Amino acid sequence: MWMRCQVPGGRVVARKLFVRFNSSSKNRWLTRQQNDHYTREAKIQNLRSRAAFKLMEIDDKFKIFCGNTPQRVLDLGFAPGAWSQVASRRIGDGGMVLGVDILPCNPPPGVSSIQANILSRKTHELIRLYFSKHFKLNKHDDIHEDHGYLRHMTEELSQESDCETYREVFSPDITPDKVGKYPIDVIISDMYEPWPQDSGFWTNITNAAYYRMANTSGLAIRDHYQSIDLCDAALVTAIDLLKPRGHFVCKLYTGKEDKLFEKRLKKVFRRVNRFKPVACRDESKEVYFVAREKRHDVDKLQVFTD
Ligand SMILES: C[S@@+](CC[C@H](N)C(=O)[O-])C[C@H]1O[C@@H](n2cnc3c(N)ncnc32)[C@H](O)[C@@H]1O
Repeated sequence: MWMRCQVPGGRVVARKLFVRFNSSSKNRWLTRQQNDHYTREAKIQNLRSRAAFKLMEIDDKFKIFCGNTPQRVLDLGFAPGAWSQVASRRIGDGGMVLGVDILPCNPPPGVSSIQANILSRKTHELIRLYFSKHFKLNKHDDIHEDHGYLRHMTEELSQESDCETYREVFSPDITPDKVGKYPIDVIISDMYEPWPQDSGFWTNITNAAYYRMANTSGLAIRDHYQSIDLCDAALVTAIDLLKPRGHFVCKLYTGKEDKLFEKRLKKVFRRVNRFKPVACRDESKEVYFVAREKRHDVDKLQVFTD
C-alpha cells in the first residue's frame, strides 16, 4: 500500500507502507467477519457497518428517535456512518443529522459531517453553528473540496476567509441563536477505536498521532480510561448543546469508573439505563448508556464535582 507523507521541510513524498499480519490472528478475524450474521445483514441492507444493529436495538427498546417529528441529531464518532444511516432513516422528514469524526469520511446521503476532534472547543462552536444556521457542511465548494467535511483548524479556515462559504458560516449578520441555546434533540456517541480507513491518508489530522484519541488495545484498564475521557467529552457536549428533555446514547468500555460516569449522567438526565445490545460481540467490553430526558438548568461544574 502506498501512502503520502510529509517529510521535514514540508515536502510530500510517496512511501510504501508494509503491514505485517500475524497470519493466525488475521485468519481468525476474517473467519469471524465472514461468519458474522450482522456483518452479512449490514451488506444486504446497504448499511456501512454492523454497528447499525446496535443502535436499532437501542432505539427499538428506548424510543430515542420519533419517526413523526423532525429531530436534530448529533452523531459523535460517526465514521464510517452506520449510526448516522439509522438515525436519518428513523427521524421525521425535515430532521437533520450531523456526524463528527476525527477521521476523514464521506457521510452517507442526507447526513452532513465535520472532520474534527470532539475534545476541541472549536468543534463545539462549529456544531452549534451548523444546527443554528442550517448550512450544508457536505456541499462541494472550496472549503469542502473532495471530502465533504469542513476542516476545523482555525488557521486553515482563516486562509479561506475570502470565500463565500467562510462568510456564510461565520458572518455576524446571521443570528447564531436561531434555534436557541440548546439546538440538538438527540446526541449519540459511539466514539472510540478508528474505523479501518481506506482513503484520505494524506490528511494531517489522521497522521498526527497527537490528535488521535483511542484505539482498542486489549488492555482493559487502558481502554476503559480512554473511553471514559471520550464519554466525558460527549457528556460535556450534551450539557452544552442538548435541549432539555433531549436524549443521549453513549458507548463505554467498562471498568472501575462506570459507576462514577453513571452518577454524572444521573445529574444531567432523569432516566439512565445501562444496556448491552445483542449485536455486541460477546467478548466485547463495551456497554451503552442510554440517558433520557435531560434536566433543565444543569450546572456543569456540579456534574463533574464528585
Ligand atoms: C467504532 S467507530 C464508530 C462507528 C459508527 N458509530 C458507525 O456506526 O459507523 C468510533 C469512531 O470514533 C472516532 N473518534 C475517536 N476519538 C474521537 C475524537 N476525539 N473526536 C471525534 N471522533 C473520534 C474514531 O475516529 C472512529 O471513527
